[in-house]
Amino acid sequence: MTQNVAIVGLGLIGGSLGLALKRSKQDIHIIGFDRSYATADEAYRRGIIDSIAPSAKSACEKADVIIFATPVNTTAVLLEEASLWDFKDRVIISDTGSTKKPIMEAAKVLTDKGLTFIGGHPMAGSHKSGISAAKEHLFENAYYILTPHEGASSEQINQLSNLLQPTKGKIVVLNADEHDRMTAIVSHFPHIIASSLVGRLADQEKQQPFVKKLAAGGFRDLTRIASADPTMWRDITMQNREELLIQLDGWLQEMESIRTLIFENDPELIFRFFEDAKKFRDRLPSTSEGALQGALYMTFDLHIDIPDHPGVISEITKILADEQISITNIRIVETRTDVYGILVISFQNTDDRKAARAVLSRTTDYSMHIL
Ligand SMILES: NC(=O)C1=CN([C@@H]2O[C@H](COP(=O)(O)OP(=O)(O)OC[C@H]3O[C@@H](n4cnc5c(N)ncnc54)[C@H](O)[C@@H]3O)[C@@H](O)[C@H]2O)C=CC1
Ligand SMILES: O=C(O)C(=O)Cc1ccc(O)cc1
Repeated sequence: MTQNVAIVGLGLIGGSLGLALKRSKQDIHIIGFDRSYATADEAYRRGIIDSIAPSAKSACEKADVIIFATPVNTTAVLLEEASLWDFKDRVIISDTGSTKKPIMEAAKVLTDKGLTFIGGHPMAGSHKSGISAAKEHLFENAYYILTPHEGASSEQINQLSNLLQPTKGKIVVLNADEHDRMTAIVSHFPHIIASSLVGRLADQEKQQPFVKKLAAGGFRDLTRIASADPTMWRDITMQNREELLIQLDGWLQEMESIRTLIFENDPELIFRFFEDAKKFRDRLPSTSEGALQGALYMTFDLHIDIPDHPGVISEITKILADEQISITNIRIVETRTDVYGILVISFQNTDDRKAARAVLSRTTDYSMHIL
């Protein structure tokens, strides 16, 4: 029997979810709604959805499964409005929001009426937003967290998990409190730090106009996420305010002890500060071949040591194109000597990266690394 799935909000996450569900073996009809008609139209033209609904209400009333993929404050408002909608009896309602406690709270208007709400958060994404950035493989190898309302049965949780299988995400069930505490640590607070580092640069650029040009390498890596959508991050910050304040207090204490460390200038203690961080960082689950995506950032990079002569990049891209291996990004990160540089090629998933490594080892002498 055809399962009607409604996706409300067809941006990066709703669009990527639609693309992933399209490869499902189940018989699925995706009804999409976005407040921007141009976005819904693009989703339809790209085959991400099967039909466009005239309103969120109309999409949801026809659906067996509903996924809200709107910014979290909007999702809370829509859930409130949805208390007046006429749902199918056995509907499962979910979302993709980066926060869970306030969403579960907002969903109470529905669960109090006996409807099933299972919060969702695919923990992969990008600093890019909008349907144009949507990718079928976005959630592959990433955690996909579910926070079921206590009234949800294991059968309903399984039904949603089965539907989400084509995302190739790893489904994990957590409670909303745990979810919001952990995402504050690894995602929401780091985001605030990234934006504040950019703010510090912007402030000091007035006195040091050249400094912007020096902001390469580490600074760019550390602050990439500050280019993300401000509406989305405003909503997350407002909704996870309590956990963020706890993180901020801890950080202020940490900064105080770092201040003492620098003031006292003891080489051994300074060394230990960096050494402890390095040891812990190096032990974080890596994105290397086959391993589950442990951190939030989805990159499947292959680092290739290449000689610095014209034509090398086109030689490599040609080899990959001949094998029909798609690349998502290509850059030179560093020139270590004047003879070698490091070319970093990003792929959509581990399989493509594995295939690229295999073909390049057969056809070139360049050494390759996965960090
Ligand atoms: N961007 C990311 O990396 C990740 C985002 N999320 C969460 O997923 C949700 C969606 O995020 P993105 O897709 O990145 O945002 P986005 O900005 O790419 O897409 C949001 C879409 O919702 C639409 N929209 C806004 N208000 C609406 C309304 N009232 N009715 C219907 N459509 C409406 C917008 O037009 C837009 O197309 C957010 O809750 C976010 O916290 C979760 C994981 C990763
Ligand atoms: O840009 C990145 O890599 C991210 O940090 C993506 C991201 C943003 C929000 C989430 O809730 C989950 C993942």
